[in-house]
Amino acid sequence: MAAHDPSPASLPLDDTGPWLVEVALPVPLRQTFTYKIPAGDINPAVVKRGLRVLVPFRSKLLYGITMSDAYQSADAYPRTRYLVSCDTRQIVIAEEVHHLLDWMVRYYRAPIGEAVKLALPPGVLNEKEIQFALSPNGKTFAESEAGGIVLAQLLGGPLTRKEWQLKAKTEIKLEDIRFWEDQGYLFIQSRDREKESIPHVTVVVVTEAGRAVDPTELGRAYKQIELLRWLRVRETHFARIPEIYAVFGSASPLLNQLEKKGFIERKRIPKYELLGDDAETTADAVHTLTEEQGAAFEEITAGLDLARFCSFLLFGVTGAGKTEIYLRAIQHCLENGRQALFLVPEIALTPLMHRRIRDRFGERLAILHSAVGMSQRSEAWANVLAGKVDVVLGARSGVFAPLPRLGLVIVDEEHDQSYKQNDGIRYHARDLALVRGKMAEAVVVLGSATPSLESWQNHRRGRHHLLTLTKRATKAKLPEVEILDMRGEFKAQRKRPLLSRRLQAAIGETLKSGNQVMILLNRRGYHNFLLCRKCGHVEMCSQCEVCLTFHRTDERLHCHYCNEIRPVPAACSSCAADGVALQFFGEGTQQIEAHIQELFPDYVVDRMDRDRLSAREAHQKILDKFESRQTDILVGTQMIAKGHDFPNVTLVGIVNADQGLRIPDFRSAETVFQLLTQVAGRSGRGKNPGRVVIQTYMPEHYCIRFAADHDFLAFLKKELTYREHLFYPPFAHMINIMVTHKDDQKAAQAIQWMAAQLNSVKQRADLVVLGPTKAAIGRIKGAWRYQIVLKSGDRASLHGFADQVVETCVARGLIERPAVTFDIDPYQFL
Ligand SMILES: Nc1ncnc2c1ncn2[C@@H]1O[C@H](COP(=O)(O)OP(=O)(O)OP(=O)(O)O)[C@@H](O)[C@H]1O
Ligand SMILES: [Zn+2]
Repeated sequence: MAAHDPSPASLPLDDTGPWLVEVALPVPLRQTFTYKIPAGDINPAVVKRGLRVLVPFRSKLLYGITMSDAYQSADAYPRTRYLVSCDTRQIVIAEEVHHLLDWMVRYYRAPIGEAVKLALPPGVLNEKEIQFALSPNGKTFAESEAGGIVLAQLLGGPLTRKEWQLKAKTEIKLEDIRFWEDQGYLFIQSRDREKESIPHVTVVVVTEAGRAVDPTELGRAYKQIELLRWLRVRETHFARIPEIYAVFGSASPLLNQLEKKGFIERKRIPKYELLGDDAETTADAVHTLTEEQGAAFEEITAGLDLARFCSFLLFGVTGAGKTEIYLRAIQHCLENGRQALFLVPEIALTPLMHRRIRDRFGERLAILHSAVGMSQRSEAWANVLAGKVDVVLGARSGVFAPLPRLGLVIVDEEHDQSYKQNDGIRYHARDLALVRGKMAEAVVVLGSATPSLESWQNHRRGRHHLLTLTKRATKAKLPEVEILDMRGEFKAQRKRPLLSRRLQAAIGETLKSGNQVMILLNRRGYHNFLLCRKCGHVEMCSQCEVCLTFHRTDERLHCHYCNEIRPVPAACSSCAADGVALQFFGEGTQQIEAHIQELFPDYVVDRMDRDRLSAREAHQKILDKFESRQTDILVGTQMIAKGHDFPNVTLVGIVNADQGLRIPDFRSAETVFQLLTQVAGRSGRGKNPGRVVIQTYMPEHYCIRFAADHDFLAFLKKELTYREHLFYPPFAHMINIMVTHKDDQKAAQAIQWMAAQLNSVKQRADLVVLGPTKAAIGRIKGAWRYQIVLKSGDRASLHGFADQVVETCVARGLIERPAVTFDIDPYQFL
């Protein structure tokens, strides 16, 4: 080790104590951990905030992220352990992301290590993937006499520590690992265990040079010129090999020659990127903006040119052409030399949008997409980190993308509840987007046809500028909506029908006229529950307090919370009455699909819901087939409502529209209104006018009536009145404190103690304490669940009290910290 050459930049080792660094580890604790830097081996001057390190933690090795630069301190805890290694090649968490994480950790009371994980490419902190490999030097050494038996085990290939110990039949000490690493014998690497499960295809791409070259320079190589020209006029600048063969016959020599000249290259790309490229592309012409679009765009550009934080609420009816505004705003932002972040609720559900934005920004775009393989995601992240891209398209966690010159953040469908994370750190990506925008002095655009009440209220308080689009961009009209009272239908048909006669007829007419149909039923499965008609018992999950749903696909009962799967019992599990007494009730998407297929045997019916998520590309395939009109009727849950633009859909049917209204949640009317408006908005976007049939047992409910009238403002007015009156968000701030524990008693005790404490201070604190109650779903995955919901007009004091109560409860040993979850600004109360 004496050979270590201290570089001039290395900091002096004086007697003010050892060099230390703070590290965040992926453990559910709210602290960072201090480690010593082996200063003889790792130059403290290069240990900066945001690097990946490998450290010993308890009996394991863990990857973590440095949360500070190296510092010296004389009063380090004497048993502070040393870092094993530090990857100084690249800062993996950029400075601007640190600021956002700091804010998030404070606001959501989150463990820093878990927060850090959100901001990293997948697998970076995954300890299971750590393996040790010999360097060429190490190989020579291990083969030599001096190498010793332990190191020799690695001659057969890289091993994890566990595997290595097993082979060497001895414990391998961390000091030894560090020593070998320092000697340059050992690499620590991550084992990419994921197989390349994404199908890839080879495409031919025109290179920069190929785009720039004047084809006449190719002289008399007419065929080459022709092929190059053909590729260049294609929007995407690439083509698949079979397509080229189809046009040019045996093209192989041509391709080779062009490749040699550097005008084209062959590239493997994931197949999903081709989506519909083989089909005649719905050529995404750059439209001339409508008057309303133009006005909105001008205001946004004015904001961008000021290069200061400001936020817009872009409220535009379904089909108003919000996407076109986003794309132009991004363009403008890039022209100003800054970067843009584009958030959508779920990328897998919007392949079309995905394609449009890729066509526009090509290589400058990175897609942080959870539905693609890990290695691709890591590659996308790496490109962002390396500053190779200027536009990032991502879902929720895209808000953490490292973009140092961020100038614009777009949150599309800002009302969508999938922006709120409902486990782990319960952050809201829209809210973080605003925080991030503020930190970066960027413009934030929140867009929706049905803005959330929170955002609307923020506009009313002067925080967001409102931009309104009242008309569809294509001049298409909003669809005619008909509310169908199912109570009458019940009487007439003498049973509880799935589809009204009216909707059936409408489907028939639509199909006959050559158009497409979407049917929404926001519940998956076949039947909702299995009831014993003798004793009234409903078949429940053994781990959760929810009833099991029957799935036709495997003829079994499923729990939608923990995925327990059970065969259908032969007799009632409560009273043992035989199977005849057992009857299925309620309907789900599987049943509607089967029913419609039966009614319209000559047409193709497809279904999209969570159950079909298993195959990664399934959603895109389903949407693809629907877009290319291989499918006539698409049945699905709320997934089919999201932002799709299928011009041939002229009928949308909504089955059981009032279903969501029976959920005990103060937002249920808002959620249902949004869902109905969004799904209705899929109808009649093209040349032919659209219609919508809403089947409901609650036809006079205001949220259904206003949705049918496309009247967001009327809905808003009414809903805001209720919220204000009942003191709910956006007028009150909320926290949901939940205690979950395998031991029912323990959980109940802790929550009661907390409630008592809160009640004793509530006068002073303008605090409303709801509960304690057992959660509506009292047990999930075997853990009992109790909650207190707190409301207050004053956010700071609300958060302060909640903290205090929980901390003292933990300090008194009533419960351990991990058993308590804080849901700040909660969206789920079940
Ligand atoms: N200026 C324009 N002229 C003509 N067509 C346009 C124009 N702008 C957008 N469009 C077209 O209008 C259709 C709807 O646009 P888009 O999907 O962006 O709507 P949206 O506002 O996002 O709607 P939703 O809220 O329903 O998702 C698209 O097919 C788009 O190509
Ligand atoms: Zn369950």
